[in-house]
Amino acid sequence: MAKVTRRPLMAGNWKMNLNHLEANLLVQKLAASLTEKQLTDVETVVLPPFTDLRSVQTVVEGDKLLIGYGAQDLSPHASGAYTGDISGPMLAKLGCTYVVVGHSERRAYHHEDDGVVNAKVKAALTHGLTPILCVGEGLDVREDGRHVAHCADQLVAALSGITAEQATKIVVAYEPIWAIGTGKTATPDDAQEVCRAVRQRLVEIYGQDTADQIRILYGGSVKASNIAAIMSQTDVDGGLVGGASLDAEEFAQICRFPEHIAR
Ligand SMILES: O=C(CO)COP(=O)(O)O
Repeated sequence: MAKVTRRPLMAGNWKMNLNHLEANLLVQKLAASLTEKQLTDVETVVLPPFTDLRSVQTVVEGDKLLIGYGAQDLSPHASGAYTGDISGPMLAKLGCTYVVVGHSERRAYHHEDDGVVNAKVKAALTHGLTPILCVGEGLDVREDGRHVAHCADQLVAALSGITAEQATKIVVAYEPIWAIGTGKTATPDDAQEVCRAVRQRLVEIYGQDTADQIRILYGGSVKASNIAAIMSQTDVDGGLVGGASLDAEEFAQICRFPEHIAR
């Protein structure tokens, strides 16, 4: 079957790296490394730490850069006595388009369970942000051959109470935990297997039309050298890039992946 056209999305998750001065430099370098056509063909997004967002907003708006940005987490609450947390309205006010929800590092280090992830997806949508909803299995689950069911269960739990119309505004990211920061990339077939299963589950919940509109990213040791093969898979619509997004030239090369796909 022909690949349904969805605009590819490359999102750089900086994690806890780069201060606001370094952030400005990287965003400017990235924008300078890509042409207007490249930035139109492939949506290019950075996800810096909270403390960088105001600076990134200023440089993106000031220089009219065709680069999107967002945050790595948000509170499920809109405001209140939640020391240290950042709300959806605060991120929306800073011009954020995206927010990562349910990253495996937050599930592991901050004990975020499926209920919290679901509440955060709802909070993002309520405040006009596009959640990048992360699912993914650990090594033990993969070795048991339960990775597809595991990711499908995480997906279903995170989407509880979400309508089809809301679902079209979500991005899903498949990030196998064993491939994150390890240099061990899933093979293109591994990525396709789970991304296809995610799409299939979206079809079951929302129907084909809605599922066809939802972008599914792969994340886990994505580099310029492996992105083209991953992106040639039918159900992979982009990448959620960690380490490699901290280097402007490497990330720009990842965003130029269409030039490396054999025609
Ligand atoms: O967790 C990731 C992106 O969210 C992937 O990180 P790496 O690309 O560094 O493996």
